[in-house]
Amino acid sequence: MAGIVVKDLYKTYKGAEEPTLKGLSFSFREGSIAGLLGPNGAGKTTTISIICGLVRANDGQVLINDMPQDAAHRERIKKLIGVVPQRIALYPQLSAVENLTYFGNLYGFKGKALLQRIMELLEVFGLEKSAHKEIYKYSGGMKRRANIIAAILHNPSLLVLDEPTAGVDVQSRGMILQFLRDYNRQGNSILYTSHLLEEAQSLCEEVVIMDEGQMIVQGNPKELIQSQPTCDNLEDVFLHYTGHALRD
Ligand SMILES: Nc1ncnc2c1ncn2[C@@H]1O[C@H](COP(=O)(O)OP(=O)(O)OP(=O)(O)O)[C@@H](O)[C@H]1O
Repeated sequence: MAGIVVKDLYKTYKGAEEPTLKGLSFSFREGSIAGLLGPNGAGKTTTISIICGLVRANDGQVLINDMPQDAAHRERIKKLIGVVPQRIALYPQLSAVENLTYFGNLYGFKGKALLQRIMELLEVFGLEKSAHKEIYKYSGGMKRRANIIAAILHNPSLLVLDEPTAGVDVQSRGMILQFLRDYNRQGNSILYTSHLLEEAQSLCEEVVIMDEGQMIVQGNPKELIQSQPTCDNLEDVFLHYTGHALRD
């Protein structure tokens, strides 16, 4: 199946007593906006880190557009994925243009064409006036928008984002969500994690709710809500499946 297929993933971090992933399986079809949801510690970041090839699973398999993550497919998969990590991965002392030039070079882009792409994307994200300002002078929302640009310079057909809207102001959040919708409309797939269930309900065509390293339920948000007579929204569905116990 084109898209992302996660099969029976197991992961125990070195020194950890408990496994983080315990036979996790799910799939997202190509071209969708998909949400990976779950309480704190459910294993969302671990899962997307494995999907992006940043963390190695102990067992199980991930297929990206039918390709396994082996040496023969590594380069092709790297070109088609863009990763936006939770933490800002930019050099604070460098300007946005300097940072983005550095990341563009890593993908083999250079010169005028790269600068043009950088300036276009800075404009899309409302950062053109701060193009030459050092990142440490940016607000939290500006840093997050610049962080997304770093992940899409190579125009990936699968964009994976770890909580891209956490802790940003309403304006930045609106812009990021609009960008994700537009990027998806251009034919690209999006996988994102979030704790904001109202946001996920309105953005995602498919969601996976996971807990304690396993998939609990997967489906279209509307259909999941309709399938539970006591649920009015995705938050109700989330609580129905994951319970009210605190995760400390
Ligand atoms: N590098 C690591 N070394 C050891 N344990 C880790 C590491 N990364 C994550 N864990 C553990 O794995 C579990 C799942 O963490 P993970 O960050 O994947 O969950 P999450 O669903 O993304 O949580 P959150 O919503 O809080 O971001 C946690 O118990 C965490 O402490």
